[in-house]
Amino acid sequence: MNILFIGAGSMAEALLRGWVQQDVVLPQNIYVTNRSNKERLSELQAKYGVNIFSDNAQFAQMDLIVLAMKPKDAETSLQAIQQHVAPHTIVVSVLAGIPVATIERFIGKRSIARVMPNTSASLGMSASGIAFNDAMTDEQKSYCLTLVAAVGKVVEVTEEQLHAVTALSGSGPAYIYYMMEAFFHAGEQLGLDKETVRTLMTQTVAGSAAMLETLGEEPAVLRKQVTSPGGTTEAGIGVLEAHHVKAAIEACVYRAAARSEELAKTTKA
Ligand SMILES: NC(=O)C1=CN([C@@H]2O[C@H](COP(=O)(O)OP(=O)(O)OC[C@H]3O[C@@H](n4cnc5c(N)ncnc54)[C@H](OP(=O)(O)O)[C@@H]3O)[C@@H](O)[C@H]2O)C=CC1
Ligand SMILES: O=C(O)[C@@H]1CCC=N1
Repeated sequence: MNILFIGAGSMAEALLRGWVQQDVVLPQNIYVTNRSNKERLSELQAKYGVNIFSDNAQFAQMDLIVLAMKPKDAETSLQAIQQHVAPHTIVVSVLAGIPVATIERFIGKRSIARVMPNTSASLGMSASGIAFNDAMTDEQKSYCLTLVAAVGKVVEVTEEQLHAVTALSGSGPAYIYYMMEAFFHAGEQLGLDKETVRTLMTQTVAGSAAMLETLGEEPAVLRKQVTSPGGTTEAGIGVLEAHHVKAAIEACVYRAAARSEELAKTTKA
């Protein structure tokens, strides 16, 4: 299978790195192209051994195309490729918000999957959602699932549910890093050196995630096990409650989902 990435930014690199490192796709079967930054294409070629896509005639040999440009650039890009994409080519879009209907409007009814991965795909740790259009055969679905499962966990959802997936796990790493920025700063303010804080907090997040996954408990139950009456955790959580942090986090996710819906509306047929 030859796979072409249209868009060669951070998400394209996360996926192709995952596929190459997990031996799911050979680098010689991967092609990359973008709008104008040729240095970036050479960088990916040097790092992973992938090919730089050079000529529209090569579209005929592509079995699968990954749309990996920003949503705002999707229409221009789809317009540019619509005459060239072969009828047999599967299209996998990782674009936030852009509906299957918009993609079909440009390049016709064909097998299309929408995937919402996250950047942890580069370590094989993505949490991804996938939705298929009704042109997808079982064999094509199974191939797409294999690709996405190679870079982490994947759940099949409806296209409508992708807004929620985007707001939760697509954007999710940024929320965790945002909190880590505060933990790192606070740790240093309290007199620990940067590396010590990094060791403590990355393990704390990894350990908490592992507890949730392994024990299958509700987060509130695990939180209570940490919180001794009259102790340090209770004191700290009291500050979060006073600042309505839980409500702020929920509002953050709702706003991200609404933004995904806005992106969908801007390109609707
Ligand atoms: N980053 C993330 O965490 C996630 C991102 N996504 C989705 O992935 C997509 C890409 O995001 P990300 O990798 O962060 O974006 P980047 O900005 O890192 O990369 C965008 C890429 O698209 C290329 N591009 C822009 N216009 C065109 C065009 N007309 N034709 C071909 N290529 C074009 C750019 O090329 P050039 O540099 O030459 O302009 C660049 O290589 C987005 O749609 C986003 O919604 C999904 C899940 C997570
Ligand atoms: O911020 C964005 O729009 C993309 C989609 C999910 C993560 N990054």
